[in-house]
Amino acid sequence: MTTVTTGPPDPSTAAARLEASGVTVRFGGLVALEGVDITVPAGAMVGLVGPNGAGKSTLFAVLSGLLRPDAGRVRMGGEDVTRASAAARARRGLARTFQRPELFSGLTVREHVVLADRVRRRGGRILRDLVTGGGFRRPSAAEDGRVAAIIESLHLEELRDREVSGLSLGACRLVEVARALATGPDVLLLDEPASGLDGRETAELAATLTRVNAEHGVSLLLVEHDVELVLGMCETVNVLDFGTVLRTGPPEEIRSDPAVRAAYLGAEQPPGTAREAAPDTDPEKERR
Ligand SMILES: Nc1ncnc2c1ncn2[C@@H]1O[C@H](COP(=O)(O)OP(=O)(O)OP(=O)(O)O)[C@@H](O)[C@H]1O
Repeated sequence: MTTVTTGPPDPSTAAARLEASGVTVRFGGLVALEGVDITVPAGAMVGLVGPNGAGKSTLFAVLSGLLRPDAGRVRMGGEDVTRASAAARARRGLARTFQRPELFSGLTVREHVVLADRVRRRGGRILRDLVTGGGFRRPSAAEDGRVAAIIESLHLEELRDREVSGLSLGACRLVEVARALATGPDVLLLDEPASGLDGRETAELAATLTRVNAEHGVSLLLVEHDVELVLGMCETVNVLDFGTVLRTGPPEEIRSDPAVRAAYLGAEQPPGTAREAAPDTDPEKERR
């Protein structure tokens, strides 16, 4: 008799949703990353922290497909995507948010989610609408249902019909998460989602992301300056320092690790301290 197993995949045996192995990136003579390994299993919440200049943004760019590593591999679900573009990775189930939300100021919250849902389900139809004058067609009942469910799961109902240009930074971050979810991702990369938020907004964001992970089964990789947020949310935390992975482990181990403390003390920012996001001096960084 055949045994049928149900339930979520066992992360110890299933291929990781996203995995970097041996990733090295050099900028001229500067080694920004050297032999970095990081794994995001199915359904997991994984954190990536490290002092300023540790290599977090560089690794984010490698994982999202904006930067080719000099050595090493990136895999999604076991498949090599090292040479795949950001768009190709998105089609395979990778979504991301931006440190400075990248939204369309004239569209409402709901319209953002509708558009993302359409891109996922009927990509070509959107182009046809544009050339035939179809414009922003009224959502179908099925679209309405899917979009309403996502808006509800992020508790954005009250803001549903507001244009995003008038929303707070915290709300815009949630709209980005909602839009990302509408594309049906396996993995969501979050680029410093708490930067610029106050304590209350950060706590709300943490609760929302935890719920999104549980309800939608999407794996999260949180790249963040706010170490306390990451230690409070993620089951596995990776600490980068000078371009290498200093430690990978559960929050309680990371919190008490002398090497991690030393790395942060060297930067005068011990773990548990919400680090100020350094001003981004290079707006082109993401487009390298
Ligand atoms: N385009 C670039 N050209 C040259 N060096 C770069 C470039 N981008 C990053 N670097 C260098 O690579 C190293 C890692 O930078 P990266 O921005 O990835 O670190 P980070 O951990 O994200 O830092 P922060 O927390 O300050 O944002 C740093 O020494 C940085 O100066």
